Amino acid sequence: MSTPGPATPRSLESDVMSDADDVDEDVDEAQKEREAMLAKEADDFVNKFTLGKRLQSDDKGKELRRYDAATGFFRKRDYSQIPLKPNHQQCPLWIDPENFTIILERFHPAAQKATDFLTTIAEPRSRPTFLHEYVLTMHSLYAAVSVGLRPKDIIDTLDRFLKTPLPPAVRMKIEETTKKYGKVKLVLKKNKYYVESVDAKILQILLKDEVIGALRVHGSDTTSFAPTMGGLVIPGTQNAAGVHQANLKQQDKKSDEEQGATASEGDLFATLNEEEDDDDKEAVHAFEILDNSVETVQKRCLDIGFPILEEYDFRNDDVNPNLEIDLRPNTQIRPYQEKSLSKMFGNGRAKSGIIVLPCGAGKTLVGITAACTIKKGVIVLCTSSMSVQQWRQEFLKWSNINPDDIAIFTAESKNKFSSSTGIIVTTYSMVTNSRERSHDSKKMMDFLRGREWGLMLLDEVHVVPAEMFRRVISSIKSHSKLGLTATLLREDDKISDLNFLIGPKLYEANWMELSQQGHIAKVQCAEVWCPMPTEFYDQYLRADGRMKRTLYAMNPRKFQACQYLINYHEKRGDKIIVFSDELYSLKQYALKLKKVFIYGGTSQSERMHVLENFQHNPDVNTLFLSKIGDTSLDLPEATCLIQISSHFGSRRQEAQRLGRILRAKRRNDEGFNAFFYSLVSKDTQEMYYSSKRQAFLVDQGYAFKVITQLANIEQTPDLAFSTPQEMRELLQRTLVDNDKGVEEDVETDDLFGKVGGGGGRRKKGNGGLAGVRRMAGTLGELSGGQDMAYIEQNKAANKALKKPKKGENQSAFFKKLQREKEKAKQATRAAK
Ligand SMILES: Nc1ncnc2c1ncn2[C@@H]1O[C@H](COP(=O)(O)OP(=O)(O)OP(=O)(O)O)[C@@H](O)[C@H]1O
Repeated sequence: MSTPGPATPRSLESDVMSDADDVDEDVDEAQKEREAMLAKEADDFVNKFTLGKRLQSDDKGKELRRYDAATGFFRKRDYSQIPLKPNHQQCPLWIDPENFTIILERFHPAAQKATDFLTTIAEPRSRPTFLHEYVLTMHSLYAAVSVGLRPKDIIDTLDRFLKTPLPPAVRMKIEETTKKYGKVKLVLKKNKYYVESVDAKILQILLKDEVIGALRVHGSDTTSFAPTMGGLVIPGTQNAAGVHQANLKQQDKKSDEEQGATASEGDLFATLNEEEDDDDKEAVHAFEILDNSVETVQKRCLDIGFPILEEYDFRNDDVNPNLEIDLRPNTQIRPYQEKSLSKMFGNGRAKSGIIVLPCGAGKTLVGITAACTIKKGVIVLCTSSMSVQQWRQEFLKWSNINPDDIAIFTAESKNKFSSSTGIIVTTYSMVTNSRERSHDSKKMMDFLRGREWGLMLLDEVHVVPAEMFRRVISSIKSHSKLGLTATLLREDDKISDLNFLIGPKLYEANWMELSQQGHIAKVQCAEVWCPMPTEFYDQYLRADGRMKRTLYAMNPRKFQACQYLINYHEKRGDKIIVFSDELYSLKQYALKLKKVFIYGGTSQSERMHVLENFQHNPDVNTLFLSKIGDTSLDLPEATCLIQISSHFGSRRQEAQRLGRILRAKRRNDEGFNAFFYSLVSKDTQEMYYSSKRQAFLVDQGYAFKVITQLANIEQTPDLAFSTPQEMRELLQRTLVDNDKGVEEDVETDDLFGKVGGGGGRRKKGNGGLAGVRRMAGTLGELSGGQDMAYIEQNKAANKALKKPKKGENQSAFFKKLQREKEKAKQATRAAK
């Protein structure tokens, strides 16, 4: 009889074999039972640690050997069964074969070369300090092909950089995608849209498709010859688009050899611009589609596996007149601006798409350089009439455009350019406005609709509703579109619509790299944890959702932290913006600390006055702002930002707010840092929202330090709510004031139609319509008592500012705004 063996299926099996001769029925039964028990244990193990499905097998003993104690941590993403290459230590990349995610070891000696390669073939997802995450997408692979890489080059190089053999699924994805992508193009010819391809068979497939076939304009089929492409030099650079990347790679190859890394990609870029030498012209077949069917055709093509591309061969466009425009001779675009543009012009044509650069990194100059490269008619769409003016000024500043060739179309101005072609700068709302138009507006719209534009520049694409883009794109025809934005983030998932409407993301800058190079400010981010006094916390636990938010914003320890930080940074010479989405606390903080503030209800003249003081008055260094500061105000520069209450988990809002301090001029001072603080009430929902909000910035490489104790806070002069009695009073007042609901802020701006309270730079979803103000009576304003004292102080802080006499001491910016405002008033009076 054998003694029971160790609890593994393998030893159990050998025990059974060795005693085979003595087997009787009882023993057999016992063994079966034991086997069944072990099988169950195995099942449990698999289910517990690996989600089961993928790992179950009839031969459980065999399967189990593939899992170990760490399996559970990796769950579905356990690829430990993929063998490592013998030289894996010299390779910096890992790959997930199921979702095509690539992980780069940033600390690896070959990391820089791998980064250059990855930015060419993949999209960045997350770039913290040590590990970067990229993903292979259809668009990113096509972008790689369009700068001259062959699928084989991509596969071979990726294979060489990987620590494991290239998984077959990845190889297939690259081959399949690059085979189909870019084969079908959408082109605009003589104001008509054509679907074109060099492969007649593909066109046949499309024509047989029930959706696309029905949208074809009959009798419109054409065959022509594709013009050859030559090296294109982007103004402000010395290199032909794409070639710069090739040079980069050649340099890398050198350093590669020096470092002795095995992954040499010498042959990788040898094929760049190879097509230029090819004199054989290919026949291009095309059929026309209905104007209003562009989006449907694009969507359908994607569904049936032939993603459609928009490319403009502007250098061979003899139909549209050329625009006299070039960058001024002393203008030099920065390396990242050049990189982004080489993605757009990689193959000598203009690809439509979106360029993502952080605030203050110079998106305007990127747009202007694109216009100077294409040199055809340009239409620029902005979110407000203020930015229309700014865009025109920037065009005049950076390029040699004749001022008569750049006109603006706003409510106040409806000029056209004098030559046969030119630039029109306007707002989204001007071209999408469906209300009754004035005679001049109608004429202007006919003018815009009646021509083909070489380039459409779309500013701030992340805030404009997809529906608005649809209307713009269906009414104005342009050969290429370039969207500009700081963050391609939308909490509503509408961002994928932009792929159809504008084009794929062409380039996304690395924020950390830009700040290390001094193009944007270095920012220290911190989350300050503020414990809640017991009474506050008790109330918090009992309160409903809305009141909870008010309570964690009004937490007296948060108040003290805010006071402490303001003191500290004012002494340091910073300009501080304090953001609060919670209107009640915004007012209470500002009033108690005697600081100026702006919210939706602040009149336009008061806003201007406060902003001007914040910018120029050395005694006004702190400004409290409601969420209208995110979208509806063109804020002066600040160097410190404090958030006391923020809107749930919005990553975009967080990124946008950080953007406010990235422009800080002092960034070039030795060791200068800008500061971004989020004050969070401990053990409340706010902590969850806060970490959610930080996700985007963390992906950009920002590290949030957690501060649990502010040194010597108790020594702050006149520290607010420093006694338990004062804290209790604050709680009582907060409860009474908000007993009947809380006041919500009003947001106003240009995008959704009528401007309500104030001139806006940008606009956001709800609440903006016709300046409707949602208000659930504020008891604080009615009840008097202690609260009235604050109201008095409040008025004092904003009103204490010395009002300049008309025209006195005003910056050009405010003078311009003032002029605009007066013009608007006159226009309204005239209309009446
Ligand atoms: N290549 C360059 N050379 C010199 N200055 C530059 C260059 N590119 C941008 N700048 C300057 O950087 C500043 C920021 O540029 P810009 O206003 O275009 O940034 P932005 O990305 O549009 O910011 P925001 O998103 O906040 O509007 C401007 O003062 C601009 O003149």
